[in-house]
Amino acid sequence: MLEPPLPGPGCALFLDFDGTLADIAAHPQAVRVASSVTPSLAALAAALGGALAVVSGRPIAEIDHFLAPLQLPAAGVHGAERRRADGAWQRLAAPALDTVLGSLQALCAAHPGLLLEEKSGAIALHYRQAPLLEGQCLAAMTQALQQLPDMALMRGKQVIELKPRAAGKDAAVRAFLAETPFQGRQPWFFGDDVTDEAAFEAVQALDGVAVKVGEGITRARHRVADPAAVHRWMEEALRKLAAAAETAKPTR
Ligand SMILES: O=P(O)(O)OC[C@H]1O[C@H](O[C@H]2O[C@H](CO)[C@@H](O)[C@H](O)[C@H]2O)[C@H](O)[C@@H](O)[C@@H]1O
Repeated sequence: MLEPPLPGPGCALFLDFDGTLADIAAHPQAVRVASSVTPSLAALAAALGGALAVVSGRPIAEIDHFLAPLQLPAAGVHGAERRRADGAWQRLAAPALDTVLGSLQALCAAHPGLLLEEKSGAIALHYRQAPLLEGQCLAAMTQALQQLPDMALMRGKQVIELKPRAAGKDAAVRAFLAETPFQGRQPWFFGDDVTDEAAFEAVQALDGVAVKVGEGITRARHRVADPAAVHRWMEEALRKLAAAAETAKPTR
């Protein structure tokens, strides 16, 4: 699989968060973002005319927390919520999850290694600290799904999630691409997880560039090793975009 090329000024850049911008950590709140990342993102966004968005399974509020003080266009909860480049928000109606929360909370109370993450309209059951309970978690979430017909089950990195069926990172990318300043640009998507595969397919169908971060089977045609390699690519992309801007300046 190929190393990704560097982008031109006509690129629209979409970046996943966990496992792409930040290394996977033991706990969702234990994530650390390298100090160079936020300034690089801000500079890249400026060089691309604002056409840079974070597309994550996390709520946008958490992305803002980790990248503070930067607030980028973003899609959160796998696309169930979206903050456009003009600052306007779009949210899918949040399904009521009360009917299933009790049994999932009881499962986590019985097994302290499990972690239930309640998002607006979605739930993630983490078993990173109790990998032997994967089967039990899958059974519990499959049972919960039967009571939530508008939800879909999604596997991630040592997590099983229930998210609105209508939400997807592919749909979020297409929605950004219909708007200024993303419209008319070539889409690029970097992601590390199976939850990013639909977005990989979406950008490649539009003659864009999909980059898988890390190991694993993927439909993406490009790959980098880890978030540190993504950070290095961002720095090189910035240098190339700055040189292109310099060349494009009118001579006196
Ligand atoms: O779409 P992403 O930005 O990649 O978010 C996917 C999920 O990431 C988080 O969970 C994962 O990362 C945690 C921190 O590294 C890790 O502890 C966990 O095992 C991973 O599954 C987040 O907690 C989820 O809400 C996101 O959906």
